[in-house]
Amino acid sequence: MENIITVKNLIKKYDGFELDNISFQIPAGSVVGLIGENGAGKSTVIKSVLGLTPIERGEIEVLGHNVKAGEKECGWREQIGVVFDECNFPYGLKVKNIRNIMGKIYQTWDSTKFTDYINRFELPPGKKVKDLSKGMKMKLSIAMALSHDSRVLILDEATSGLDPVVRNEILDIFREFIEDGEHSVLLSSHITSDIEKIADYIMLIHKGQLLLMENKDELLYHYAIVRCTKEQAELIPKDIIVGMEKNAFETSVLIKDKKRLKDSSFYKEAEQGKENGVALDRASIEDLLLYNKLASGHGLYQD
Ligand SMILES: Nc1ncnc2c1ncn2[C@@H]1O[C@H](COP(=O)(O)OP(=O)(O)OP(=O)(O)O)[C@@H](O)[C@H]1O
Repeated sequence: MENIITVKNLIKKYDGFELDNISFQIPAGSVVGLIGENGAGKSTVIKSVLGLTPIERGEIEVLGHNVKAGEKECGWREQIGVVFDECNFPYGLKVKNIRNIMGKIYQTWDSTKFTDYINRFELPPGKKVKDLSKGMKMKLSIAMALSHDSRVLILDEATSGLDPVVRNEILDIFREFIEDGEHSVLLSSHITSDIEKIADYIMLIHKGQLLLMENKDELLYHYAIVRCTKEQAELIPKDIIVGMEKNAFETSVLIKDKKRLKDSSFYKEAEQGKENGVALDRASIEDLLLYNKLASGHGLYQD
């Protein structure tokens, strides 16, 4: 499978922060959901991929182009639709005028497609950008990103201002976008239910480190939450524990290998009734975030 984006050994430093030797690939025909708590480094990864910030070390290839920050050649960017969490259009511009301006900027600009999205998103053509609501501005940016024949869409927190109905519609548009196996989407979001719904791969960043880049279905198949007592939690094989939360009544443990748990003598004894009250629940993408955070707090980090 062709990779649309390849990142090798990326190191990017700010004062007090470092993207720590990150490597990943985004295959054609996939949606990658980028998650991580505030300040984890998601936007820094995206800016590095787009060549918008200089990096200390590493190789970045987008659609076969070797990305260098500050380079003059920027034709490759035509094939990327980018949406950040703020709208960068001149505020005095009317929605309908954007159609003509973009035609001068992008060789591949498709006015008809743009008009279709404007209608589909119910954006008022005669309104100025400054008079649009936050959600409308986001919809406008997304319409624009989808209207210049891009092969990859990169969205940084772009859907957060949208209501659930519109978000759902936009997620459907993203799936249509990648359907032919030639296009990809990289989507960073704190709305983990959206990521769970749409992503083929989950990329989890924590304090500048890439903790996970895995197929979502496999991840959700292998991961689980064990609910048990704190004594029972001690019997779970240590190397499958991702994170743990204890309270007075119960201990919850996120594990990354359901099969190993089920093969363990502890779980077999629980199933035979020799141990009490062990429940196995489905893990969600939100659990991955929360328990990795707990793991970091308790020094329980797994590789
Ligand atoms: N231009 C900059 N100058 C200095 N530090 C920066 C700059 N941009 C980002 N940082 C720092 O890099 C770290 C990662 O920030 P980044 O914006 O990539 O995180 P994020 O995961 O996108 O967070 P959020 O979810 O809050 O948007 C933070 O500590 C931030 O303060």
